[in-house]
Amino acid sequence: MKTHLTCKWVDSVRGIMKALQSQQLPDDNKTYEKSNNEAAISNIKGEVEVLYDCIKKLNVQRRKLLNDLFDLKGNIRVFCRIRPISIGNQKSVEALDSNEMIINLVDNKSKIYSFDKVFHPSSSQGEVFSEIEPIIKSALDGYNACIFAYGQTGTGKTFTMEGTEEFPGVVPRAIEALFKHAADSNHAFLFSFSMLEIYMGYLKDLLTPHSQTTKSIFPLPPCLSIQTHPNGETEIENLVTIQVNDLNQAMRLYKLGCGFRSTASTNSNRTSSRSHCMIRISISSVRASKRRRLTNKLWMVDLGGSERVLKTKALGRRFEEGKAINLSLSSLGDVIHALQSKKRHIPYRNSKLTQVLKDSLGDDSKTLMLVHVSPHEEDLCETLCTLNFATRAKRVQLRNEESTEVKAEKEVAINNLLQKMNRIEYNRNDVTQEIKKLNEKLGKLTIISPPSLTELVDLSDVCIEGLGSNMRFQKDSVTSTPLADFPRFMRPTVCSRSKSGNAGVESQALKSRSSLPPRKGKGSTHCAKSVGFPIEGTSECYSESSVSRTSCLISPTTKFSADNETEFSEETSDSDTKVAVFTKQHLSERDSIHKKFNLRLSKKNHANTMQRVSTQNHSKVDNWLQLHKCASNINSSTHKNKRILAIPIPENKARVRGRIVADLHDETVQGKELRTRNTKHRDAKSVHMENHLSSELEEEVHVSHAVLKHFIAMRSHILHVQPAILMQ
Ligand SMILES: Nc1ncnc2c1ncn2[C@@H]1O[C@H](COP(=O)(O)OP(=O)(O)OP(=O)(O)O)[C@@H](O)[C@H]1O
Repeated sequence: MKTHLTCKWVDSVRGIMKALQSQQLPDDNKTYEKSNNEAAISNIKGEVEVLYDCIKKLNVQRRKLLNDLFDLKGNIRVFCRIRPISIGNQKSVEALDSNEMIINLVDNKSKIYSFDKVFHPSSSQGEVFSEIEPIIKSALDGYNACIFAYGQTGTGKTFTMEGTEEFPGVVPRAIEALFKHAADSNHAFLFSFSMLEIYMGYLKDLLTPHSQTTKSIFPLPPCLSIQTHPNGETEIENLVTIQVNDLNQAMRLYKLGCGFRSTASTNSNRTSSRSHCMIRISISSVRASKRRRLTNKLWMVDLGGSERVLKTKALGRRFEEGKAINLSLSSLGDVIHALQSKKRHIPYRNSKLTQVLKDSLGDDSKTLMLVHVSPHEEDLCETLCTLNFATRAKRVQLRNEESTEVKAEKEVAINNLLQKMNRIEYNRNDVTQEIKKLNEKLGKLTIISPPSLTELVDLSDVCIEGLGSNMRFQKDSVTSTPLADFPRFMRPTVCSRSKSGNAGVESQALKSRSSLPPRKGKGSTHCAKSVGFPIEGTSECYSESSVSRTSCLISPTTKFSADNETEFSEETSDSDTKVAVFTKQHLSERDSIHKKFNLRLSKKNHANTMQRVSTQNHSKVDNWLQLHKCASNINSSTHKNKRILAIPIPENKARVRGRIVADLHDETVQGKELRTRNTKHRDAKSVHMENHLSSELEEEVHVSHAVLKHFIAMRSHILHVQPAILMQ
């Protein structure tokens, strides 16, 4: 708007209007016509205003009814989806009707379970979503909401949440619904998208690149840490949050995130999710006087599959992953059970999963658990375990535990509410259509009397103000946690900040490494840091060193076979130090890429970089995705699970260092590129410079050797070369 509403534009539009007016109306009729139009316009404007008021009232009523409905049905709702069975298999579970399912036990015994909704094996993705949609509307009303997919591995959780191209799941449909309802609403909404996974108790941002594809232009993403804001809201420090303006943008980010998920093949599922995948949509409303909150969250979580180790026969990494998933699922069950039983203590702190969701699981939030079961007879034990979980999550009781009268009364009340809501929705649609028609009329009338310049300027102000407030929202919801806002005792310690990569450059890489002692005896810890430091003796070269340490549930002695590989970043090694040294040229190349995509990389703080990126309001999604594309296109020297070692080469001193680099990186593309580049630039001027700087070169060699020693000492196998060869 700002770009278009220039004085020149306004003048040209006015010119056109004037020309049209003089063509259409004879001079003596002009004044009469004009005053007539003005009266009609103000009439229509008045009508539109009344209709908007009407919509507002209807919205308030709808919101209240929806809330009453949730109160009646319960803020924690449990649905059950039975996955299709392969032909010829015995069924142990069957849907009786839309609320009940029967499970056939041994000796011809059976049990009937009631749920808020039961989806039989042939239920479509659309049918499932239509039951979930009210929760999406609640999220737009300002309530925090969580949708979980729970169940035994291979029962279709990912199918329900993610779906396929042909049968899109809950997440794409929910995003679509959010944008659709937001467009229908008379409020302006802002949506921000984040995606993370919890893998063996470790939080991983799914929108920042995987180290395997990171190559040289992305710094290692900083650790995510869970913080509690003084207002009680949970924040995940360093999590990338990107504003999305339409379905397409959100879907592109979602697909990007899905590509980074940790998956592996197991006995039960060829593409088993080995983590909890969490999608967060933050919703802000610009003028949200009637909303529950100014900014709220909608979480959609594809939980890792519960599994019985005896059945899956998992070993090594798979076993540990299963154990971590089961532990956190059990913590989630405890939390939901405690909430349901109105216990005073809610054990949120027992797992990362419940810590992250702390402010979105509770009385003031809407929770939906989609329990998945397999009808296969051989899965009977797991199905019973799943049903036990559901029973704890909500009083999903055996039939007859709730008296028939109570049930019938509830049903009547629910139906009444649903009918009222439908009526309101119907009226709302009518009013919206009416407004649309009036606006069209208004459009036609105003074309004859063009707005004055001052009116236009006012309009542009409104737009800019809106944009300004958007940005303010963006800042509120996106930028890093302002630590000054926290009472001192709540601020992270220097140590924890340094673990999350925010400590800056005060410490050198080695120091940093030594400041991360192995945490023996602790369950699952993971930390990483990325620091930049000048290389001794040179002023223009910087090294970026990332120190990551995992001491997860895996014992260091555990041996993993090749088929044990989970598609996960290399940070899962027990302890790893990664160093990349950049040339000035290399850095400037990288910087130019960052500049190109609006990324301002600060050596001091990588964490802030991510957030600064996310606060850029314009085409951030494009920038972000483009950067990813770029990252994967750059053919760097990274080996799988290894990081680049590119020795810095100042312009004029390239040759000597280049030789060292070449020796080190014989196989690497970067090495090759450097050599090619150096040969090309070996003109008379550079030869002269070489002679002139021979003494400095010696010094450089010395420095390079120092650097090499440093690397060798840390991890000689980074380059797949024996330390002795490196020393040579
Ligand atoms: N309702 C369904 N209709 C069609 N196919 C389904 C359905 N449910 C599951 N499947 C298929 O079953 C297979 C396993 O499903 P999926 O990967 O979603 O299971 P999961 O519960 O997410 O497993 P895990 O916990 O191991 O990740 C997939 O090939 C999926 O397409």
